[in-house]
Amino acid sequence: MPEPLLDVRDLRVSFRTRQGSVTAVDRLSFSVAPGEILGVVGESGSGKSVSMLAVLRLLTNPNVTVSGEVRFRGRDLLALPDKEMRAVRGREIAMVFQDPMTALTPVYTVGWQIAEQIRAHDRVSRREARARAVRLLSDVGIPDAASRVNAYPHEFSGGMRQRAVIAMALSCDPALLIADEPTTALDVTVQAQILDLMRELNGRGSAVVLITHDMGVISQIADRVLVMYGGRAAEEGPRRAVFHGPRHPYTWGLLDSVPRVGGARLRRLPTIAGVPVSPGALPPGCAFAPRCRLRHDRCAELPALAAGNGDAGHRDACWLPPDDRGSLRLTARAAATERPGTGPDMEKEATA
Ligand SMILES: Nc1ncnc2c1ncn2[C@@H]1O[C@H](COP(=O)(O)OP(=O)(O)OP(=O)(O)O)[C@@H](O)[C@H]1O
Repeated sequence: MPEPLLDVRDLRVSFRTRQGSVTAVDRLSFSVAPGEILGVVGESGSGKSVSMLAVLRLLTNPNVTVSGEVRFRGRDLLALPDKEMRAVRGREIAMVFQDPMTALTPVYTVGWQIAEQIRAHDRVSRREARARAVRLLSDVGIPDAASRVNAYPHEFSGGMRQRAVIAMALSCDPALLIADEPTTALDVTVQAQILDLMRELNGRGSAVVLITHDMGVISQIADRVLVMYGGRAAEEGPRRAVFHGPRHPYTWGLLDSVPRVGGARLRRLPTIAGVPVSPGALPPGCAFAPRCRLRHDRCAELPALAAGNGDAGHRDACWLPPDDRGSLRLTARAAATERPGTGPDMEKEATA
């Protein structure tokens, strides 16, 4: 196994709120190998963004507490002086967010902003930086880059702005790119083009952490998958293993609710019953238990993320017997298709 590029151990993020302390990320451990694409998936509120913002030390809210260890190229980022951390961000780790305007300033031209980014980590003349900005804009597919370099962000479409942000990320040749829902705000064709750019960046050697709620995106691009629920890892493993032999009932639900192309007719898709858990109201054991059709007594205890059947690279946090998961999945799917929109809690409420 190569030394991981990023190794996160026991990450915990809590917010002090008026209602008390809320743990948004709990005991989260994962790693990213050099050149790998890790897809992080989970419903809204599962802690995907907060965990990556914590890794980047971008949670500046005074009410937030972050603990654990974040090793990047051997250094613990959580213990790094601010100045060194700023150098890591932008030089070694680049970021792309859902809204490109979080990275672009409306009052400067796109080209100027890319050139400044280049000059922040490379001692080159303004002329050289500008020439590189034009090349980068052209690399990310901006037509007529030599003149578009003088445009302001508002003169770009949403897709073009996201390309410009990716051009900025490319400018520093980052070892790691963290992309948080980079395609969510874009239409489908542009989404595919942005994913291609991510692949291209990855082809140049950058590892990528791609946050999404879309299993379809993960299936196209990720080498490994981290499934998050209630601020914790529910399952983690190579893409093929997770897609072909998913182990956690939450992952089953995510996969079963993805529409498939083909098939003789459209069948009704099962959905995950119930609503996502809120971090302020986590049950004591497995956070998914209230929505799980296969919940049993043991689920009142918190399951650890573990390799159930000896494959150390594929782990899940569930008490169900590892060898029975295939048949249990069929049982859960049949129940969800027969009575979509019902879950254990709702059934109980209905009969109460
Ligand atoms: N400043 C804050 N104060 C209190 N709770 C917060 C704060 N910021 C985030 N949270 C909580 O942390 C939880 C995780 O949020 P996060 O944005 O990481 O989820 P996510 O999985 O990225 O969802 P989405 O796909 O909607 O972005 C949420 O329930 C959110 O309410």
